[in-house]
Amino acid sequence: MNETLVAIENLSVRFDGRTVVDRVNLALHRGDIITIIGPNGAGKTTLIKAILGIQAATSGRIMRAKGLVIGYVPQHLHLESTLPLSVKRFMQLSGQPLARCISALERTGVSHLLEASVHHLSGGEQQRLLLARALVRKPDLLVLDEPAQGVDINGQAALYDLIRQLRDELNCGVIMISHDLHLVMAATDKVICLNQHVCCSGYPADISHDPAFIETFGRPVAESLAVYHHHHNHSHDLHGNVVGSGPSRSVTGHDESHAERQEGCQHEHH
Ligand SMILES: Nc1ncnc2c1ncn2[C@@H]1O[C@H](COP(=O)(O)OP(=O)(O)OP(=O)(O)O)[C@@H](O)[C@H]1O
Repeated sequence: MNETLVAIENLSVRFDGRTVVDRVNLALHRGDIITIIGPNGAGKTTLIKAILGIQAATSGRIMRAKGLVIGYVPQHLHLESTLPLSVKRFMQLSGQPLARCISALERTGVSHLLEASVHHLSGGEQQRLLLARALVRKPDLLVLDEPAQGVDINGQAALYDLIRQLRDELNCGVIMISHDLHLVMAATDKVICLNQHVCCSGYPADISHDPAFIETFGRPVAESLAVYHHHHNHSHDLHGNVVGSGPSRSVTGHDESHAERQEGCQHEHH
């Protein structure tokens, strides 16, 4: 099995007594591409901030490989709009040599914008710039919060393709959040459906027929995705609360060495 980059055990995060991440277990290995999906407010960003170490856990543990270099693409680029800032300067703020910055920009297809102002980039250009900045330190782990937002439909597929290529070139792990379910299903190794707790997880073709997935995203979405089903032991109301339970879910019969199965959902919910 590939090196474990991040291991999470029973991680919970609460804000003002409200649990937004509920006893999540997860292991991420070098070479993995894991995508977190789930409705708005499900705790996805909070979970990846905890992985990054910028959000404290209320309980549970996160272990990171020694010397782990993480490249992060945030959901939004927050910049002071009155501050003039070129793409070149923005990249150099990483502290890396210019040649390395340029090669990262070349790799994400935006080196022609070196002298452009970051304030005038299109949505897609901005995402590629953020990806270049995340790459410049040659990360062991890429953490991407909705990398394809603001990117047109053709560009989205190209961006996910690029992420896969980068995973191969850098031999890194990738964990990302996405709402682009069709692309996720096509471009991801493993999907985690989060709704505070892990509702279901597994290979894309597996989870789209999981009742918990259908509960979360609706049958039309699920039916337009891949083929498979396994059992799940509860359903959710509109707020994500558990409203019913049945027999324990069975996990899929795939190679456990490649996908760590989350038994989740066999615990209490909030
Ligand atoms: N620092 C904070 N203090 C208090 N509440 C917070 C904080 N950060 C996030 N939350 C709350 O935690 C919940 C989960 O937020 P989070 O951003 O993790 O959700 P998400 O799944 O990424 O949502 P989206 O898909 O809308 O981006 C939300 O209700 C949010 O308001």
